[in-house]
Amino acid sequence: MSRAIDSIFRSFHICCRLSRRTMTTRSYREAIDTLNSLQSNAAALDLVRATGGRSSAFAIPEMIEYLGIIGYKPADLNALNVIHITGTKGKGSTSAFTDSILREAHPEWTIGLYTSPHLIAVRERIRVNGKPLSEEDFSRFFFEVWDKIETNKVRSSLRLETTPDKPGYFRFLTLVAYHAFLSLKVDATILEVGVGGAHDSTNIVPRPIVTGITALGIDHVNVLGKTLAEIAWQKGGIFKQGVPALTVSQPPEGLEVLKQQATDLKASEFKVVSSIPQLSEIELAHVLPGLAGKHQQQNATLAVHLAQTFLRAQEGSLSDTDVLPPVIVRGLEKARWPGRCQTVEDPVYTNTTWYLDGAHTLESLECCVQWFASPGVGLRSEIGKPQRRILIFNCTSGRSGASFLDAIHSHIKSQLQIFGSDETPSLFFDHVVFCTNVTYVDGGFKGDLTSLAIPESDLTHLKTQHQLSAAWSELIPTFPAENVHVLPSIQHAVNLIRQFDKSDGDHTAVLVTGSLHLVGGVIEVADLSFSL
Ligand SMILES: Nc1ncnc2c1ncn2[C@@H]1O[C@H](COP(=O)(O)OP(=O)(O)OP(=O)(O)O)[C@@H](O)[C@H]1O
Repeated sequence: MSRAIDSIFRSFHICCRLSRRTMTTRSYREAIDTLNSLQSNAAALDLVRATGGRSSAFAIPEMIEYLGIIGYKPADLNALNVIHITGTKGKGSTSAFTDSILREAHPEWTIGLYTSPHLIAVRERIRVNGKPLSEEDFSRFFFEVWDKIETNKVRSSLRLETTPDKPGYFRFLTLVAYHAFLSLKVDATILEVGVGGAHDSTNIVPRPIVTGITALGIDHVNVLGKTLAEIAWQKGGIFKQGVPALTVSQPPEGLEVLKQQATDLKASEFKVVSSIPQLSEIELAHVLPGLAGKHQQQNATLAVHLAQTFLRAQEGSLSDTDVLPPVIVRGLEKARWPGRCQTVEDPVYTNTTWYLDGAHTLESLECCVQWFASPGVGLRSEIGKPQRRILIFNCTSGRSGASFLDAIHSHIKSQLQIFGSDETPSLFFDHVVFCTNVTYVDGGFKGDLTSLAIPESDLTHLKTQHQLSAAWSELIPTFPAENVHVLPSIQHAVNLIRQFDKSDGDHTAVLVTGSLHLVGGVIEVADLSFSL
């Protein structure tokens, strides 16, 4: 008997030791698997749709409740000194510019940057002084938040019955970011909204230092509304009492609503920024090598104003009429935002140049084509002449692929006209490839992605990809059918490009667009991560 008790005790101690060990050494992989077990972003957005927007009303109270569970009050977040940024397009780039300017202005500061989505690894979303959290730090902060939420199952009635017990993917990461930045006592935080603004998990900071809204456009219509005015209302929901509200030139119906939101929410000022004092458009174009594309001028302009407003509020040392400090120019020059209008020379297959842009709305596809189909980039010209052009495309979240392809084609026509090219627009691309976002030939996924993000019908039947192929053939009936490729994975697509590279000495320009996950997958499979 006593031996039996002894053995039970021994096993009990071993279990305790093991569980203590798992507690302390939980890995990044475990953090990612745990994170991926949460409600996906797509499912969270579906819930908003399914409840006709009713769940949105609970979003902020629920988020505040979770914040309480992990040990913070909303007022604690004021210590993060937040620059809060939303918009339909350019949020990420504007955040990257702002971060870079502040780092130049104050190299001694600790600066947090929270953005989404990621290209390769989730921890890219939470950066400190420009660098993603290390795997170790990420898992530590992750499990500190996780354990508190796991052990506190009490939930208030401020929720729908259909809301899962734990925060979903984006909410959870936002909590981890808050916790990481507060623990690291950052001096400034650039906080990019996930979707919309009013009901977004980032919108619980009572008093940011400044708020900014980038270009408005039509996206996430099922969640944010179908008109620009409705979307603008959601975005303007990040304005706060006593806090400056900045934006860029917008279509009148969007601008009116933003102005009204600034008044209703008692912002201290509402300013539309269109230029940088003392820096002409031409000069600005010269200081933007890090982020290509004309649209980046607008993002850079907003970023400069956000940074100046922030610095003025923090140290009262700058004013709008100050000569543009060289630190700001350096900040703009050094800013990097991979996967957006980014050119990468393949380091091994030297006849291939990759043009990576995760554009996934009509407006951003226009910017993407304006960038790609221009001399010196993907347009045939005296300099840097591609002999072959290939489009790799996929689109997700039910976004209308046919209209995207139509937009690409019509912007190419306009670009060729603008540059007086005699090329035939319908033959601009020599090949088009439609592939899923599955990373590898064997059906596996790159580090932090899961199959959850991909519709079952695409995994089994390549449904979207066949639809895209049909849409392309309908759009350009003369396009050679044998040059339209429907492929099950990104690796299949990369392998195809490599066959071209090896088959003749011709230079190939590959435009990868339509989905940021697709771009991330190409960076992973083609081994371009040096460019991140
Ligand atoms: N000011 C802008 N106007 C129109 N399109 C833009 C603008 N800025 C960026 N884009 C386009 O949007 C793409 C994504 O840029 P960025 O990451 O800065 O925006 P975002 O708002 O964070 O978008 P996402 O929702 O894709 O993360 C770019 O590659 C570019 O094609």
